[in-house]
Amino acid sequence: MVKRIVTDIEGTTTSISFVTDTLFAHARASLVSFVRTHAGEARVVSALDAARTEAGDPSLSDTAVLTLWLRWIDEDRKATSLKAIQGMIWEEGYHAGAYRSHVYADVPGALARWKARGIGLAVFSSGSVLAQRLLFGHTIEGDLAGLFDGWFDTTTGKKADPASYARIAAALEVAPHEVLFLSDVKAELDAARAAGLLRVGLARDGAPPLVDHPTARSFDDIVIEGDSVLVG
Ligand SMILES: CSCCC(=O)C(=O)COP(=O)(O)O
Ligand SMILES: [Mg+2]
Repeated sequence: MVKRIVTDIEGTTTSISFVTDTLFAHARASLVSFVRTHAGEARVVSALDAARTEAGDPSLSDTAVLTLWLRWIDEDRKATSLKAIQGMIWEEGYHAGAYRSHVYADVPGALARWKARGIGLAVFSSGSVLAQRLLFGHTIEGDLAGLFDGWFDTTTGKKADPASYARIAAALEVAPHEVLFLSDVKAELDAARAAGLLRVGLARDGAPPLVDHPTARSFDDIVIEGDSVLVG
């Protein structure tokens, strides 16, 4: 029986182009001025320190960390410290009304239907929990954040590590085989399967089907009947 659905964001609920061309571009353009403006704040100091730890070099200056973060943005590195500072920058963007987040048209209806059936919904994204809440709170389809009961980012673990999915199932208080994970990335689906989760791959915008995993083009293609999950 499917009791929880955990969804990825980029490429699954939301287009890769929105994340790359709008969110990452805003973070890149605003990174230096944001960190200089908010330099004394504990959350910024903490992100800078976390970057030094991730880089394995505690002697890095703030300027060197900024250079590193800019490189990591260009490499699409899913570093927890970068994701933390990006979330803070996007908070300003959303609150200023600079953009609303993209979600595919099938997403709000499917989430609402699953929730109405008593299935708990959660997010697992490389984006920070703050960034996740902002994204679903400011979509082109309205505020969807209230549909979710759980939010997981890379502080839970890496998305390609099966242990992350075991931790998420435990946090959601269900067995791994009662969780359906949705993602556009094979390595994430492989890890979820290794941890015993059900999984469906999403091939959005004409992407090819995921190798080794049932693949849907839209949330509307996902049929949940008791213990089985089919792709229609
Ligand atoms: C939470 S919105 C930004 C998502 C993000 O920063 C990212 O790197 C996308 O990762 P995902 O795990 O959602 O594919
Ligand atoms: Mg993704």
